[in-house]
Amino acid sequence: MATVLLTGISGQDGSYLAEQLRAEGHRVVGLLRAGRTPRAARLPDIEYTEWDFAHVDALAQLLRSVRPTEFYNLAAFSTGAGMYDDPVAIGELNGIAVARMLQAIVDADASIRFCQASSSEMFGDPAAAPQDESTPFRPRSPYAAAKLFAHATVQAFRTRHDVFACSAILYNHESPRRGQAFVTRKIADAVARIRAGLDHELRLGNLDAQRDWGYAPDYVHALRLMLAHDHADDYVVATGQLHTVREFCDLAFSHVGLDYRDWVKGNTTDLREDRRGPVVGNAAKARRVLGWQPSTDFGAIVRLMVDASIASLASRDSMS
Ligand SMILES: C[C@H]1O[C@H](OP(=O)(O)OP(=O)(O)OC[C@H]2O[C@@H](n3cnc4c(=O)[nH]c(N)nc43)[C@H](O)[C@@H]2O)[C@@H](O)[C@@H](O)C1=O
Repeated sequence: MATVLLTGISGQDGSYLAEQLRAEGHRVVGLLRAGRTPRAARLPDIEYTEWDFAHVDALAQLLRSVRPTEFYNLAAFSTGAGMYDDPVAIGELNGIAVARMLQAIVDADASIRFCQASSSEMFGDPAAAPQDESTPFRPRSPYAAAKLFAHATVQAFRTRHDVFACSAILYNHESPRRGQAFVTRKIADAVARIRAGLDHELRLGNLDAQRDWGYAPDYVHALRLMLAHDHADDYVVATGQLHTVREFCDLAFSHVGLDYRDWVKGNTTDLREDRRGPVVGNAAKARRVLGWQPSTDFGAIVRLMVDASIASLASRDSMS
């Protein structure tokens, strides 16, 4: 049994990772920002501990007492539309805090393996498509700049301090646990409500925006393979397939026998500046070196998200 420490345990990725680890009998410790309480726990047998993210010494002390062998940093400040909001907090939590985590590992126990959830947002308006581990980064938002600081700091600690530190360049990854601000969950929930007669339209921004959408549990599995490998390295985790928001709508509505054109309306408040080259990943290295492969394709993700939204609406109705 290993002891695994993770941040972001209340989020989509953290909850899947915790579940996978617990299913294998590992001890899971969720690291929370001091003063935060965990959202409704999905698993009863997870321990929680607090860290004031401003102090390296406190985290080093915590590492000495918890004694993890692996440490995943999945916490990130992002609200969907919020990659430009509050640049100072974004820089602090998504960037500087990662340097503190790595320094604490060096101070407490340099054998702890570390995995950072990086983001395809670091490519910004990409220099090439598809992107791989050698594509230059051109961050366009405070969110992307902070993620790039963390990514480069992981590489620096790997070379300078010989820490087993990895970084996963994650493209969009979805599931029924995706936050409601993100477009896939927003569409799935709307389909469920429209089908039930509770809503009569769905207002969206740019329907022609494209994303490389994968399945969150597959991406969490890639993180685990990275820490289980002999060598620490960075990997693009992506499907290599681009789809538009319009295609997502089309599949989601047709899954329940509706035509999205009857229900989806424009919404200028969610119309984000999205004029850039295709952000689509080449995960050949993860496939070749880690043996990683996605289990669930785009169509299946859309269907399972719509089914989950329908089931969740039905269970809320039966409780009220
Ligand atoms: C890799 C990256 O992935 C995620 O960020 P995101 O791609 O911004 O995610 P999203 O689901 O908010 O937007 C996807 C696309 O959909 C368009 N879109 C149209 N209409 C609406 C709309 O109504 N709402 C939203 N939210 N988006 C809309 C929107 O303009 C964009 O082009 C985060 O995990 C982030 O942390 C991260 O690292």
